[in-house]
Amino acid sequence: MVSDERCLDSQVAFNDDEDCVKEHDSLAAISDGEESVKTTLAEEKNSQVDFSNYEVFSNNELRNDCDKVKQIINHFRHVYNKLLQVNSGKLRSGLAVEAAIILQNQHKWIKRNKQFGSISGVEIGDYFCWRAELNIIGLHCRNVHGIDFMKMDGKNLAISVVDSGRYDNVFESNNEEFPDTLVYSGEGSNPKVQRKKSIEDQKLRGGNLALKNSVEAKNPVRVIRKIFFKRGKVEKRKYIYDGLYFVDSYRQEIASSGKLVFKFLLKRFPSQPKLDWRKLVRELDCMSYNSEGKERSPICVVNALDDEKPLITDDISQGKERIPICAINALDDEKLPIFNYVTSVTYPESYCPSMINDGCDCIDGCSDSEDCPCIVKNGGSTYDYEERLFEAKPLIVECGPSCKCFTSCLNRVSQRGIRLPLEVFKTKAKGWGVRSRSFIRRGCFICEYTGEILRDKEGEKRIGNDEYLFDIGVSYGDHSLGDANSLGSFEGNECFTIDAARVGNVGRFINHSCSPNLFPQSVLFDHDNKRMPHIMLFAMEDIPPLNELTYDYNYEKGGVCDANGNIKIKHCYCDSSDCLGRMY
Ligand SMILES: C[S@@+](CC[C@H](N)C(=O)[O-])C[C@H]1O[C@@H](n2cnc3c(N)ncnc32)[C@H](O)[C@@H]1O
Repeated sequence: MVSDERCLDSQVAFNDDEDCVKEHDSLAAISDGEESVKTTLAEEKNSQVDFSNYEVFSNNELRNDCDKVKQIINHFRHVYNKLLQVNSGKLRSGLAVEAAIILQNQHKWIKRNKQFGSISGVEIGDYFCWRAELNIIGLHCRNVHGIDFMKMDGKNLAISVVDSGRYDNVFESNNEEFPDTLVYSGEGSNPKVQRKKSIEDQKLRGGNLALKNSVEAKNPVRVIRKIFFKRGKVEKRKYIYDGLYFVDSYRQEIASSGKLVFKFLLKRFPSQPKLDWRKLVRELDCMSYNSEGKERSPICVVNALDDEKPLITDDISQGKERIPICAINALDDEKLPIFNYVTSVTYPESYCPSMINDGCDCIDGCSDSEDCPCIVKNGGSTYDYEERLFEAKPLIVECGPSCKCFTSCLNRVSQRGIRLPLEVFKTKAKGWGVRSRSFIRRGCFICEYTGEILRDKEGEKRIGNDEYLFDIGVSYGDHSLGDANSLGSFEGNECFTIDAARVGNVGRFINHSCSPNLFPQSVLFDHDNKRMPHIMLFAMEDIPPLNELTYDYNYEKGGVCDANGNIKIKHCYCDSSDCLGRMY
């Protein structure tokens, strides 16, 4: 068991819940660097959740190391989310640690011998939400300490360091955007975490000695950086794998505490992919970047398997969405229907939507609602700093291609695409449905309803085959955040329908409920035709992880007819207390 003191004495990294996993089959959750809460494996066995039937790996063979890392991380996230669920969605210090221990008991940690250099399956720019994840996959094997090392020819050499933001470590660069040196403080004697203890000079032992030995050896040292970024008023943190460094030199200096500390100068090996940190911090939410700073699927993809039944596919979008969307079937052997996945609507033949001409030229991220003409069209700001819709409106105009603002501006939330870890799953009575692996806050964007936009007449021809039709321009009930009236009267009489039967996205799987938790919002950004706005789905309320996502299809009872004009009846199985038992 590692003592509290040792925890505080080292380059301790804290994850989002301010917790860390301790070595030797035990764990401690440390809050605020002062108190330690100890949980043992025995206590874990008394956990309220039964994970015994839970099996993350499908029968499919793991394709490669990257898949293996993803699977482990997904499994960890899934267990974490389950723990979150039993805690009613309330984040509690120590949940990530509990999840890591559960995986450890299931022998699901990736077993690797400690090693120098990069870790197979982990790429530069991969990010991790929890310190425990680094441990589970063997990227940094010490649970508490910032410096990990192994013996080589009788000497301990450093193999990885974590910069957790608790020491005065400094990344430096000639080019601010691409830091390539790290001045890393030695372990111990940190007044930031050792408030109650008298501070001493740092000792040349443990991690400090290993880093010193690495000066001569010039061996590769993995560097993991914890970055802090703000979304609105909320501070978030993630661990990013920054690549391989070597220890160039070290010195001792007197710290502000008056005590001697070690400073190790680490230099990044050249010819590794560089990370655009500014961009990463700006845009990091549920994506990561590859070497060129381009978007790519984050390593922390979600392919939840909450039963022993296998994953059907780990990404129904086949890479078209910025975050993979998996499909699972825990009920039977049915496979997903075949359709062509598209991330945006297709317009009727020979129809060319005209662009919005009067875009904005804001340079402040469209944060000044009085100055941005697009925001003025909406009667004021539409989204808050956490990108959540304030209230439903008849129509929202987002900034678009004719605007000069950045694509990261505040008024472009829904066009940026899916950012939540959605999954398609087989429901008991309604075919396929959609849910999210993470907690969704009220007002969050979920996804667009994409498909073929059909003219009225074409839509009518598809009667009898209308499972995936969505009529644009009608009022979708009053289940909204605010005042969602009808979309108003549009010029011309022609109406349009989106058909997601042949082409569509994850939105086509979202079922109806008489007590929905989502609502459709009309949005314009790339053209100005109010009769065919984009249909964007938003959360009407806070939604705990794994709750099915639904919206009100808003059918008129008795208003749907078959090809012969006979009224059709469709039973509703939404199970809500408001349900009339009939969709139409
Ligand atoms: C847009 S699709 C939704 C995805 C669909 N469940 C699937 O498996 O592809 C609409 C169809 O799903 C089914 N559905 C959706 N909500 C339902 C509900 N509350 N009760 C019964 N069936 C529902 C109906 O068959 C409906 O025509």
